[in-house]
Amino acid sequence: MPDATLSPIRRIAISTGGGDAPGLNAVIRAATLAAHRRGWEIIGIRDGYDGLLRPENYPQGGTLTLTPERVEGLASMGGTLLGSTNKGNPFRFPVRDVGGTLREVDRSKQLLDAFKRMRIDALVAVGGDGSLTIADGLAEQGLRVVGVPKTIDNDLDRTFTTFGFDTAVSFATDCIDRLHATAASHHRIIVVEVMGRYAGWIALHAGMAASAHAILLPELPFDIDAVAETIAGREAMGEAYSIVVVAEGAMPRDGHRSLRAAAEAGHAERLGGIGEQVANALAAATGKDARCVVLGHLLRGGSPSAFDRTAALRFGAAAVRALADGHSGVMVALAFPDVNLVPLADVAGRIKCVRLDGDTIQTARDLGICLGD
Ligand SMILES: Nc1ncnc2c1ncn2[C@@H]1O[C@H](COP(=O)(O)OP(=O)(O)O)[C@@H](O)[C@H]1O
Ligand SMILES: O=P(O)(O)OC[C@H]1O[C@](O)(COP(=O)(O)O)[C@@H](O)[C@@H]1O
Ligand SMILES: [Mg+2]
Repeated sequence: MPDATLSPIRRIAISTGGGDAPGLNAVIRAATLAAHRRGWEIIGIRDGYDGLLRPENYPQGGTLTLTPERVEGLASMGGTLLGSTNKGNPFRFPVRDVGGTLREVDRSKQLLDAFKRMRIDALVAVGGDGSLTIADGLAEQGLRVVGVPKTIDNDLDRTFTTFGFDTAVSFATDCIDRLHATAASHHRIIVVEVMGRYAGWIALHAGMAASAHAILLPELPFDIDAVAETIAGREAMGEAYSIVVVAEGAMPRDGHRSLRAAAEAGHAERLGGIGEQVANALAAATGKDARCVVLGHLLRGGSPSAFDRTAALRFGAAAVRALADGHSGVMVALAFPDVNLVPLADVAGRIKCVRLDGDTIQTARDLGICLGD
């Protein structure tokens, strides 16, 4: 419920946190223009909240005044004008003690003090599950906050989708389309590893759109023999090549996620390497030549698709409207055909995984795609 007793807003801040996603700049543009229309000032915080929590790193200032001129032409640009971080959760801020060990301290109070000092009346927090959990915590401590969902992984709950996902899937689809020709020419297996830490939406959608022969998801631990059988079956039909799409968080039935770096104070575990493992295992099982292509951070780059731009612009403007209407502790969400508001508490700490009984999975099966089970 909006709070009618709140003091009027004069100045708001916007921050972008977590991994960057195409569309972040469009959110910044729309929020800036919508704030200016209401006569509000808007400042951007650099690198999540680092601009306020690590001022020593910003001799030029940890914030940026946003004006209509400053956000001109921003909607089509990838990345984020403000910078981002996935290493500085203010509730679990990494600090190195004298012995050199990293530990986590709660610096949320310092952040709220900085907001007060800068006369910031409200915050638009743009980010994924981690950033929105932080935003929920700040709202609980009394800050007026509206969250904006971003993720290329599409793993946020309570919104039909987020911006970033469509651009990532379109790019992955284009790459896999291209790999068919070279795989067919050399009668090879090509394994394509895509991002998708705990949710396999990118692998599933791009794999289906680009007619992959097998798709391996974090949600469905795989049996490598089932994939090898699919490849052998294709071979028997005269199809001497196969394309396998693997989400970075996929794991064998009897194994575990492939870690590049374990989690430590201040940041989450880093995944990667499963594509190479799958390629090696399939080469051994089938006797065929296999190659692995890792799309990785390429999926985050580039200009946002028209869908992502529109979603991001709608989210940025809706976040400012929500603040103007007295809302706080909510996230803007896509509920076709509208943008609506959902409690941040319903989103915080939750992940939207691929539903194994959902129609997209069933469609993949009906198309004859092997899901590794
Ligand atoms: N605004 C921020 N400032 C500092 N650190 C942040 C911020 N937002 C997120 N983080 C850190 O990054 C992690 C990942 O954030 P998240 O928003 O889930 O992005 P992603 O899903 O792209 O990794 C969080 O768990 C948190 O530790
Ligand atoms: O930039 P980093 O730290 O390597 O992050 C990589 C991670 O980002 C992700 O793409 C998540 O990003 P999103 O929050 O935008 O979905 C994961 O799939 C991947 O593990
Ligand atoms: Mg996340």
